[in-house]
Amino acid sequence: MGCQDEQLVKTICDLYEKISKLESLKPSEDVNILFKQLVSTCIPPNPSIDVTKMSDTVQEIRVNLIKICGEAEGHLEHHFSSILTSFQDNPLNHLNIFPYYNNYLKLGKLEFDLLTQNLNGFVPKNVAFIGSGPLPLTSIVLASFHLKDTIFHNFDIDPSANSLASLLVSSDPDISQRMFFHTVDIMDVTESLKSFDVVFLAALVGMNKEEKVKVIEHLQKHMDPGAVLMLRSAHGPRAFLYPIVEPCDLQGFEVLSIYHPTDDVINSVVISKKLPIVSTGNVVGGPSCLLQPCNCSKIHAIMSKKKNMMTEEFGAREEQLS
Ligand SMILES: C[S@@+](CC[C@H](N)C(=O)[O-])C[C@H]1O[C@@H](n2cnc3c(N)ncnc32)[C@H](O)[C@@H]1O
Repeated sequence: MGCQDEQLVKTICDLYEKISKLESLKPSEDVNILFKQLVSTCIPPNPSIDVTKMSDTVQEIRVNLIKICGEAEGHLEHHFSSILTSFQDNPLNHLNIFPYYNNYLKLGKLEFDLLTQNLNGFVPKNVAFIGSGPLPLTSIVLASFHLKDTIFHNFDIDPSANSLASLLVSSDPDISQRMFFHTVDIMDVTESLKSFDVVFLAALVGMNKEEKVKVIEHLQKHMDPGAVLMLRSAHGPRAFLYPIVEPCDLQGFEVLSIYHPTDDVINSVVISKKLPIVSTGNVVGGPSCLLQPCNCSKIHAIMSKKKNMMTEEFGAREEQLS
C-alpha cells in the first residue's frame, strides 16, 4: 500500500477513534463535523485501497465503523423525518433540508438508469424496498421522478421508522396512494416477495458479509424467477462506511452490472436477476458475470458486453481482457 493510501487509512482510523468516543451519535455539531470529515475522506475513488486486505486491527475498525455509521444514519434520518413531518404543508416539498438529499437524487437516477438499461423497457409495477427507514428517500425519489405509476412496498423492522415514514408521505395526493409500509424483519417475509418485479436492498440491511449473504439467500429463495435485485455495495475506501457485496455472494442470481460511482454518491450499485429454477429444482448456474481470476474480495464483475455502464477503471480492465 503506497504512503498516500497509508495516510488515508491512518486518517480514517484517527476519525474512528474520535467518533467511537462520542457520547451520542444523534445529530449535533460535533457528530456532524466528524461524519462530514469521514465521508469526505472516503469519497475520493481510490481503487487501490482494498479494505479486505488490511491488517486485523484495521479490519476490526472497519466492522465497528460500519455499525456506527449505520446507527448514526438512522438517527440522522429520524431527526430530519421528525422535522419534515412537523411542517404544516406537504413535507415532500421540503426534502432538501436533508443534508444528503442531493446524493439520493443522484443515487435514485443512477439506480433508475441501471434498471432501464437492464430491463429493456419493462417498467416495474411493484417494487419492494427493504430497509426503507424513517426517511425512505430512495422510494420517494424513484416514485416522484422516475417510476410514476409504480407501487412501492417498504419494509422496515423498526415500527418508529415506519410511523414517521408513513406520516411523511400521507399528505402527498399521489405518493400516499402508491406507497405502503410494513413493520417486519425481512427474514420473516416469504410468499409476498414473489409479487415484486424489483427488490431493493438497503446498504444497512445486513451490516457484515455474513448477515448480508443470509438476507440475499432468503431473497433468492422467495423472489420470483426473473425478478431484479438491486443491491448497494461499496468500493475502495467507501467500504469503510458500508458492507461490500461481491458477485460470489449472489448465488442463484445473474449479476447484470456493477456500477462504482466516482462522484459524491457513496454507494456502488449491483443489479442482478434471479435465475430460473430448472425442473430438477436446481438453480441454473451461479453468478454469470465474467469474474476476474482473483479472490472474492477483489472480484470485479465485468458487465456483459451490451452494457456500457463501466467506470474508467472497469473500462481499462475490460480492454486488458478483450
Ligand atoms: C437507515 S435506513 C437507510 C435506507 C435509506 N432511507 C434509503 O432510502 O436508502 C436502513 C433501515 O434498515 C432497517 N433494517 C435493518 N435490518 C432490517 C431487517 N432485517 N428487516 C427490515 N428492515 C431492516 C433499519 O431499521 C433501518 O431503518
